[in-house]
Amino acid sequence: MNFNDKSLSLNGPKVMGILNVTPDSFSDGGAFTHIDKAIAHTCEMIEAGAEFIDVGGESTRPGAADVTLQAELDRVIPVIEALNARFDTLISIDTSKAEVMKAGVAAGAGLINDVRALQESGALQAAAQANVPVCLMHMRGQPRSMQHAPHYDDLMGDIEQFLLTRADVCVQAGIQRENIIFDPGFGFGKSLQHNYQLLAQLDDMHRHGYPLLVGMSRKSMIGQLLNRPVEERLAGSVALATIAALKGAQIIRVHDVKETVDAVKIVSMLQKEK
Ligand SMILES: Cn1c(SCC(=O)Nc2ccccc2)nc2c(=O)[nH]c(N)nc21
Repeated sequence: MNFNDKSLSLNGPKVMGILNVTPDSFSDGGAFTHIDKAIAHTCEMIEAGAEFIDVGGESTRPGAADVTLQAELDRVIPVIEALNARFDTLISIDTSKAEVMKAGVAAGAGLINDVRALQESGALQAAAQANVPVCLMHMRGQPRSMQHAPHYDDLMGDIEQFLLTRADVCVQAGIQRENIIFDPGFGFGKSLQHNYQLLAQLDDMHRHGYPLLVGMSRKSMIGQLLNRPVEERLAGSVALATIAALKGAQIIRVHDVKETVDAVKIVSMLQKEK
């Protein structure tokens, strides 16, 4: 798998650090610009062992408002340029907009992370032209409405069918099959029970031959179960990352890089001893 000339083997679980550049994530209005903060936070995550940095400018929290193209470009592109100039670590651009994918890859992003699996207008063509790996994620509905009583007749079947169909559409659009990564989309149109059924059966998703990326860090599947606010979900997040690594997920998307890297190293050691 080639990430914009930085090749990386997905042989063991890798940690993807989350870099939120949505305005509310820099709302303290302090002395430093949001770019300085982004660079400092990224430096911290890389030193802690992150092998990917996911840069996103659109909050996809349930009920979040849409962000305009220009607003998203203005937030993420300068950050990607600054990170690309300073670090060798793979940058993923977390976006659903074709223009942001193009500009993000031109600015140095080596992976496209699209929670809408390239369904927005022009996204397939943009990803094909960019010729970098792309993560296709399953979402039921749209962030505004996806958590209103989601229902599945066959949770895993629906998710796998969706991803397999998107993968075929991608290949028809000229995307190389070996550049496709699957992600079941924890928390995107799933109830608490759905999220744990999905985690329980995560191993089954390997049968299609695509690397798996998962993101459960600090999500409501922790908060609803443990009754913890977002800032008290570290133990839950590390537990879920450990389980995902044990189940063979190749990329784990997290906020708390240092703690997750330690947990993943323990899983790697265990799996070596099998
Ligand atoms: C961009 N993005 C997101 S944002 C949602 C989020 O972190 N919510 C959240 C964060 C913190 C607390 C509560 C909720 N989740 C995924 C994922 O699971 N997979 C992939 N590939 N990309 C993703």
